[in-house]
Amino acid sequence: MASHHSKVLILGSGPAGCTAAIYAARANLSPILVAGLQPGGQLTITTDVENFPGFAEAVQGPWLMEQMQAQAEHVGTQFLHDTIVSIDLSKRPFVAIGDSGDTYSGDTLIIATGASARWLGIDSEQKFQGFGVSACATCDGFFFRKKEVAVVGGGNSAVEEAIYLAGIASKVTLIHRRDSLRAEKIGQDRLFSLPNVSVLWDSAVEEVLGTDTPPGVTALRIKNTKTGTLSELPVDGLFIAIGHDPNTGLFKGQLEMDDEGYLNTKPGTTQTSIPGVFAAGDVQDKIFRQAVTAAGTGCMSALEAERFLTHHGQTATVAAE
Ligand SMILES: Cc1cc2nc3c(=O)[nH]c(=O)nc-3n(C[C@H](O)[C@H](O)[C@H](O)COP(=O)(O)OP(=O)(O)OC[C@H]3O[C@@H](n4cnc5c(N)ncnc54)[C@H](O)[C@@H]3O)c2cc1C
Repeated sequence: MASHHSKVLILGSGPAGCTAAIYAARANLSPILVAGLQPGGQLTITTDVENFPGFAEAVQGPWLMEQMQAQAEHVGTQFLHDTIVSIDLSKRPFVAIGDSGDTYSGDTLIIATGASARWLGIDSEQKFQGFGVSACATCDGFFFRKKEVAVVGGGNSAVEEAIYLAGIASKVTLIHRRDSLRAEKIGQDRLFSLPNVSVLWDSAVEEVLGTDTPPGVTALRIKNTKTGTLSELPVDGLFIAIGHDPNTGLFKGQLEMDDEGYLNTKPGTTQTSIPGVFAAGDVQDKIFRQAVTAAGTGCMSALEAERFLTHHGQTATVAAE
């Protein structure tokens, strides 16, 4: 089993981790980045990305992430393919153990393990991911201008996604398993006032139907959760809005989190509750959840790690501030 040590240890290879790596490497800190089970992060499961600045034409999510990784490696990041299974943040250097049995230690730690969108878990949903099925209206809504879409969910995020999509799509159908929404009343009122929104109550998506070649999604097979009756709803797109899970299980009991498990950071910084441990990207952001905001906080975390090392040195144990 190998041991790896670096001044800046980065967990996660999405836009936050890659950007942190680019900045740390260019500050001569020779970062090590552990990529995790999803090298490249969430953007590798989408197709067109049209809102990451710098590209006049849409780029493909997996391609964008390959470029970020190549850029980080080019300036001096060591990318390692492993997944962290345990971590000790009680003293510096922080020590993590990988699934491979390798040990990774860091004088500072940047956590960029992201969040995972919850999916319904049906095969056809996976088949059409990026081809009409999405978990992000802000990201993909634009591709459904003047088209008909459905949103699955009953909480605040489902209502927000449906309202957002109603401004773009010609028709939005919100599909919910029960006969009332969990979302706040004010959001519900706004939603129900929109002329191009309707709600399918007591309904669940049983299958996503479509074509192997474009256009992709063409309809949904819907099951009534009370009567079991099946019906078909013609749509061009399906947005799953049943929540996200931040990838923070490793840090439970060690770092402060909110009640949904997102890491707490000091406002305006990426500092967590332990000095020298920083958090960037979706793992600490349940509001914006965008590649560009993840990259932005990734940049902040590397600059803060660099400053921390300047003030606290590389391996001495530091008392909590
Ligand atoms: C379908 C879809 C389409 C999207 N489209 C867009 C878009 O068009 N534009 C846009 O701006 N945003 C889009 N987003 C949102 C965007 O992908 C995220 O906001 C962004 O990827 C968050 O970056 P991140 O670096 O914080 O985390 P993530 O991208 O979630 O990456 C997390 C990383 O952490 C790693 N990891 C997790 N656990 C461990 C562990 N234990 N050990 C080591 N590594 C670990 C994973 O392997 C992964 O590499 C989309 C999201 C989805 C789901």
